[in-house]
Amino acid sequence: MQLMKHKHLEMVHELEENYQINLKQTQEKTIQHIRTHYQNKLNSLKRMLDMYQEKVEKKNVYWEEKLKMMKDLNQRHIEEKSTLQERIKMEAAHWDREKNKMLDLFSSKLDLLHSHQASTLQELQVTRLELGKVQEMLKPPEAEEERPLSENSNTAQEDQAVEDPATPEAEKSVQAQIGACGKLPLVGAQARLESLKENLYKREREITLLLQGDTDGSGLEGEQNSINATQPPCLALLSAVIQKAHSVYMEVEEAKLLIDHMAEENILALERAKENLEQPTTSEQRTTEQGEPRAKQEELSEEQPISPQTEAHVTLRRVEISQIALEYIRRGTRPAVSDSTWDTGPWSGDPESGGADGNAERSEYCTAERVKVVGQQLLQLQSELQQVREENKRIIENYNSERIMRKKYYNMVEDMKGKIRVFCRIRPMNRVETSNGSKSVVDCLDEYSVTVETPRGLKEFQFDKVFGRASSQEEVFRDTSRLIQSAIDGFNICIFAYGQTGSGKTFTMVGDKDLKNPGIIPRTFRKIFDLIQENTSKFDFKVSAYMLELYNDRLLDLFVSPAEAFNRKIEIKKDKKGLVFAQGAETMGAGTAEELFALFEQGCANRHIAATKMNSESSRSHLIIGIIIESTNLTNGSMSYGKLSLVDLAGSERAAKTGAKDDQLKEANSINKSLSALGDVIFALSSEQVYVPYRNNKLTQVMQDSLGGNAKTLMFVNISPSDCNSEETLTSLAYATRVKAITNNAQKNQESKEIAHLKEIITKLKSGQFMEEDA
Ligand SMILES: Nc1ncnc2c1ncn2[C@@H]1O[C@H](COP(=O)(O)OP(=O)(O)OP(=O)(O)O)[C@@H](O)[C@H]1O
Repeated sequence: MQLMKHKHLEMVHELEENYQINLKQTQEKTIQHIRTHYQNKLNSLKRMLDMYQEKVEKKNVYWEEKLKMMKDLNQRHIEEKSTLQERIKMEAAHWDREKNKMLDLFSSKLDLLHSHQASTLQELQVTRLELGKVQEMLKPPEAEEERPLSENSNTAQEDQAVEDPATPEAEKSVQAQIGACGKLPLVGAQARLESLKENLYKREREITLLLQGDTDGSGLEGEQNSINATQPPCLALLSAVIQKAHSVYMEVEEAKLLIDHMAEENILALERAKENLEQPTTSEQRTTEQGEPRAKQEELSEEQPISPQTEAHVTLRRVEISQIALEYIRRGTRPAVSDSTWDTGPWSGDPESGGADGNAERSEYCTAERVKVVGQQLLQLQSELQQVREENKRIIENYNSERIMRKKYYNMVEDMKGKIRVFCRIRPMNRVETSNGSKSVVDCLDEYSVTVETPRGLKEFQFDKVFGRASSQEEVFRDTSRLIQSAIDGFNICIFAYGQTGSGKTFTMVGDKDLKNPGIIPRTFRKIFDLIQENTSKFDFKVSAYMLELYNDRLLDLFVSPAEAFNRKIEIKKDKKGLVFAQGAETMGAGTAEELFALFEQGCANRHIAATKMNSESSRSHLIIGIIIESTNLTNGSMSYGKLSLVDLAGSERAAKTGAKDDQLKEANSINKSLSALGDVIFALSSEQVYVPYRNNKLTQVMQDSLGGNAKTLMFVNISPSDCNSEETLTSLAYATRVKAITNNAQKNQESKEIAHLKEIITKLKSGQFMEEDA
């Protein structure tokens, strides 16, 4: 038994040992197995990690290369932009100089031309009248010849009575001469001609004297004075007119071309006239050769003083005189011809037609012809002057349209540079101003310039657009709505109105009280949702808004009740991109324009408004509306965020003028303090100072991304046209001019789906989190 027990114990012991060994072996095997398993798992994880690492590195290299490429491209663009800017600057300066030069030249030319034209037209009218009378007098020979002498003389008397009722002496002398000379019509006509000539000369002399007086100091004096006092006044008048025509010829390119062309044509006419003159001589010779007695010819020529040859002479003479006059006009000095050239008649030295000893009748005819030629030339000059005047008008019109185009392109370049756009709006005179008898001192020169009359003269300001008092809300919005598309595209936009109290800021931004004329804010709501509607097939949009007022240095949420707003703390913060947001403010979503408008109306009901002396519904706070438009591209998943800030600033005001007291005085002080801080920021930015005092006031903090930041900004400067506000108007315009010099750097707030995903992977890997491999 004992042995058995011992044996069993041994067996148990052995079994225990075997079990221990087996357990140890199994354990080791299990451990080995687990170790191998985990080692494998670890290896596979490591491989995966390496693969990810490699992938990320590859992507990094790719993006780095892409970044480098973009940077190079950007650098190239920056360089190109700066060269372009330099060129544009130089061209703008050049154009500016040219413009000023052209303006000076045009205004002096216009002055000169106007004074020349006025006096010349007067002279021409007088001379034409006189010439008409003389021509009338010279007509009768053929017609009157047929009539009985008595009737002829009666009619002559009647004519004289009608033509020159103001000269009874002249008429009497004509009557006397008619009586003395019997009933010969030629002698009667001669006497009438004499008396008319006297009158004509008398008037011409007056005009010449007038002209000489007119041209005093105009540079023509010397030439005028050199006109021989004994010269017939008609010639003196002609010389003066030609002198004026010369100045037009020299100054107006088109007139020069015209007169040169006329001179060329005149040379051809001269040749033709000379040829014509030769032909009748030959035919006359032929007639003489055929036996026509010379005495008979002279007899005939007495009865018919204007033979074809005489006519040819007259034409030749007329063309010659035109030639001299045109040469005179072109040179500006008398051509090298003797005075007798002007004085000699078509018969001088021409034995065929009477010669130097021709009778008085021919000499009268010669004078009359000369007067006719002068008259024709004067008429021609008159029409040329008219042409020049029209040409000048056209040039001025062209110049004006070119000036407007230049401003437009300049604005476009400034816009491309990122400059803040400034629109100026002039409101109409209000009832109080009209009843006070105030006068308007503000005027809109063109769509880019506004002028203000000041005691020191007219001051001109240039803006990206100027809206006159008749501009409608629709017109104003038309030029603004382009920016709303940018907000949808993911840019930050700010539209704000600045101006004196009562100048029309709220009218521009919000509209009138019953919203019959809605302003920019309600129109913007509609436009946002119209644009969203147009793009729903490509994008998914989310619109939300906040609405604040800055009242007595406190930011209040207008989407909550005034009591709750008073207890809320709203702080202005900036995100990584420098985008401003209001921490603690209620942000409400809106799915339609109507919903957004309802939110706006709810906010407006909580605003601080009061009646002042200057405005029955004056805003006592700055209104800030932020609309955030989030869009997701349905094709590539990229996302963009656009923020549209609409700001209706409270008006700058003088306590004395607005009649502010107690609480209103406190409000006014707070408004003025914030606007003054805004002025400091604008000054620092426009003069490119390193430190910009944004933190000095809540208003400047709110507007930090709109002034010198990442936003496309549009400022409305609202002004009153009345003289009683001219000081404030000038201040506002100077303020706005400074804003125009500020450059923003607007960038799209967009991220592609891929970049967002990669960023997420890198962050997770860095923190040691395990990632499933991409499918
Ligand atoms: N362009 C305009 N056409 C017609 N009426 C206008 C125009 N601009 C302003 N008004 C009228 O002038 C008055 C003052 O305008 P508004 O209240 O817009 O001035 P404001 O600059 O906002 O003043 P405040 O700074 O005191 O709030 C209002 O009755 C408004 O309807």
